[in-house]
Amino acid sequence: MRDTIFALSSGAPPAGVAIIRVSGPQVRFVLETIVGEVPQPRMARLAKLRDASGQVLDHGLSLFFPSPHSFTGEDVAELQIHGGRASISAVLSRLSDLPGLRHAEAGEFTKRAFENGRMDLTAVEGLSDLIRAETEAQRKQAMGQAEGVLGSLYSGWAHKMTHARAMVEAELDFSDEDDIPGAVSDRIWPEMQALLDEMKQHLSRARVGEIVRDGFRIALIGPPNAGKSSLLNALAQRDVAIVSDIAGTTRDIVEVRLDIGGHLVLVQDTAGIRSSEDQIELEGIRRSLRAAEEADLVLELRDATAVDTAVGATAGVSPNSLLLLTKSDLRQLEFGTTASEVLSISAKTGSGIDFLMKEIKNRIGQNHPGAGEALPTRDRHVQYLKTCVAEAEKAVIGRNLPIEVRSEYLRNAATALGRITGKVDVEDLLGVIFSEFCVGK
Ligand SMILES: Nc1nc2c(ncn2[C@@H]2O[C@H](COP(=O)(O)OP(=O)(O)OP(=O)(O)O)[C@@H](O)[C@H]2O)c(=O)[nH]1
Ligand SMILES: [K+]
Ligand SMILES: [Mg+2]
Repeated sequence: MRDTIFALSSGAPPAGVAIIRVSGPQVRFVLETIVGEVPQPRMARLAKLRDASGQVLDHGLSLFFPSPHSFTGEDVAELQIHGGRASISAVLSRLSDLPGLRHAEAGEFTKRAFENGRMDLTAVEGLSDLIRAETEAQRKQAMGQAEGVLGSLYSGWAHKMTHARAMVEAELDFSDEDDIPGAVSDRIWPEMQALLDEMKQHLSRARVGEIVRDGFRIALIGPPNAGKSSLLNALAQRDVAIVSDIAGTTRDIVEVRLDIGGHLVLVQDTAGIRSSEDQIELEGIRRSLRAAEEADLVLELRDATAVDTAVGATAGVSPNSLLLLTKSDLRQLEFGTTASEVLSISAKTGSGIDFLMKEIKNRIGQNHPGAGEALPTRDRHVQYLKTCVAEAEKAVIGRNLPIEVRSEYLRNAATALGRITGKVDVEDLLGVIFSEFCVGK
């Protein structure tokens, strides 16, 4: 018989209420033994929890969710008790003394839900993201994924491809009979072409889903003393990084997580870029350049008091970057007509910071999912989607290939999708995904 598992599912004690969850074949026995009865399914019931000698451990509520209509798909009990450390540990140790019961591992409840077909892998990942969500955009995306929008999109696609294979293979079997030849193919392949286009479009938007989940990255880059750390502090509205008039103050990357308009934004302050002999500073500069490469938006800062003209300062600015002329309180430069993406700011007076924020919001907005748009959120999804698209493409364009071969390509494409949802063998992945969870989920 399978172990019955239990854990504290609510947050760290002390708290007003603690919820202990129990799942597995011994749940009815647990309720009878500790609470004295199995409550009506899904109805909260006042309960006295007792130890082995019949002494009352705590008063609370007990709930019973019979299999299969529970989070894990097994019999589940929830004990709502007082959220003090001693109350919780008394009840947990009472549970661990019962035969067949053991403490759950991290993510084990969710793992059982997956194994019992209650949720697919994308939903599991969505739930993990939801527990960690910090911003509105993250919450919405994670919620959709936890509810299965991504999983059903991928299952739907896999189903279409399997259906197409069945159709063309059936046509092959009956091709000797004098049906209208090619009728099925004439319909199926254009359908597969349309599906391929849809999948490509979806894949092209992957970065957007990842940005919502992992945050929009902004790197502050520029020569020493350009005012990068001062700007970071102004954006964060607190004293995060050390500011001084000594060139080379910042050596390592200083990162702050901001909620800008409901989006997670990671702003990275970096070491000033200049030629240096100092090994530590050189490593700092290498890190700055890497941060710039990986950023969704690079803010290139130039000290307005140290450049000749605004236009001269734009040299080497890339499309995903904005040029900021700093210390505008000391010197206001005239912008040349060619310098389109130049903003003038002062961290000291705050002038231009609002405008910069607006521009940042614009850039994030260009990387925002459409209403109801379900997007891949992890590298794992993207890798399998690429395989899927490549295989589906071979099937669609391979007009002169034997039907069996084209059908095999479609099968590979559907298999790649099955790996995302967990419908196809993903044993090696499971450990990684479930270990992201806290105990009790
Ligand atoms: N007047 C004025 N001074 C500023 C402004 N922003 C920064 N400074 C000054 O410029 C100097 C350098 O600022 P930092 O923010 O340390 O510059 P940084 O780019 O982080 O420098 P490194 O970390 O050394 O690369 C400090 O003395 C700041 O007080 C500004 O908007 N106006
Ligand atoms: K400095
Ligand atoms: Mg600095």
